[in-house]
Amino acid sequence: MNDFLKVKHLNMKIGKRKILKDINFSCRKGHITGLIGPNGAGKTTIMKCILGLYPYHKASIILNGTDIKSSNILNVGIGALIENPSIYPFLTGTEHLVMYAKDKNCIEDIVQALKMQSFINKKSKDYSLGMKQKLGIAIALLDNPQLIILDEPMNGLDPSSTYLLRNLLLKLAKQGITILISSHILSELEKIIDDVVMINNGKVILNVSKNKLEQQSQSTLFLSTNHNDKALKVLLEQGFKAQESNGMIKAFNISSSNLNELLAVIINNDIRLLGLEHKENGLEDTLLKLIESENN
Ligand SMILES: Nc1ncnc2c1ncn2[C@@H]1O[C@H](COP(=O)(O)OP(=O)(O)OP(=O)(O)O)[C@@H](O)[C@H]1O
Repeated sequence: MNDFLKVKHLNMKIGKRKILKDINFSCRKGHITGLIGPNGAGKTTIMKCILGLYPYHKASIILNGTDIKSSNILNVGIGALIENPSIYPFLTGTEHLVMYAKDKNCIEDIVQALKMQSFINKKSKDYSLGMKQKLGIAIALLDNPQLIILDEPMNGLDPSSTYLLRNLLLKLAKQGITILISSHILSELEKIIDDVVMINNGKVILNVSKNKLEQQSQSTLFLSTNHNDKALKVLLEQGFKAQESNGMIKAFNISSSNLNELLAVIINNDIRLLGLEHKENGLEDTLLKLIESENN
């Protein structure tokens, strides 16, 4: 597997408090990794350590095969937006981009891609939250970075800008750019990420591809049969979690591995299936359950 970024044994203390506890994860080249977790979990701190904004000592942060140290971070082609973008109120958007860009030729494409033409030449003191956020994202995309780190980039973006950003990130990933992104909007993140790294209380509790997570995710099955009482009885006898609900049988925690088994129980007991509805739990549900179970 072609890992573009590897974080190994990252520990970090602020004062006496351990903020990060042996963080290990990788980001595949040309893939989008979602860094997720509850408030205060340590996501921003991880991003700041990768960027050399917080010191780390024994950890290895390996970018494209080379261990980067905080000191040479500026030379390794990372674009980032962490927390609120640093914006100077009396400069226009264009002046910011010119100031930050080494290669001025890339500016126009980025402005167009993020549809910033209508405000890019106005002073940023007059920008809305979403306009400032777009400018911050634009700054992160300057100079064709090979790794893009975005901390809550959807903050303040309206639905059409969110859509624009989503498609832009997917396009960049297709071009081979590696992206690490955090967001609390899991339903939005779900649409773009390939891999999930979940942080809770300064530790990695999950590092898996989205496909694998989807396979593991459980769902609820609604069954309508010619003999609901009998169906419920045999399902419960066979250890399924089920209950009667509005004239249907509601079976919980159904995954690809036990779905066939459930159907076999119904059929082998001479019960006729009249209707079947499968309600998938989305990534959001699966992850929320995971955090809940970690915290209990
Ligand atoms: N400069 C600091 N001084 C003291 N504590 C800090 C500092 N920066 C972060 N922390 C603490 O480190 C922990 C992790 O914070 P971090 O900002 O990385 O979390 P997060 O996962 O990004 O949260 P959120 O989703 O709310 O942005 C928190 O408990 C926070 O209080």
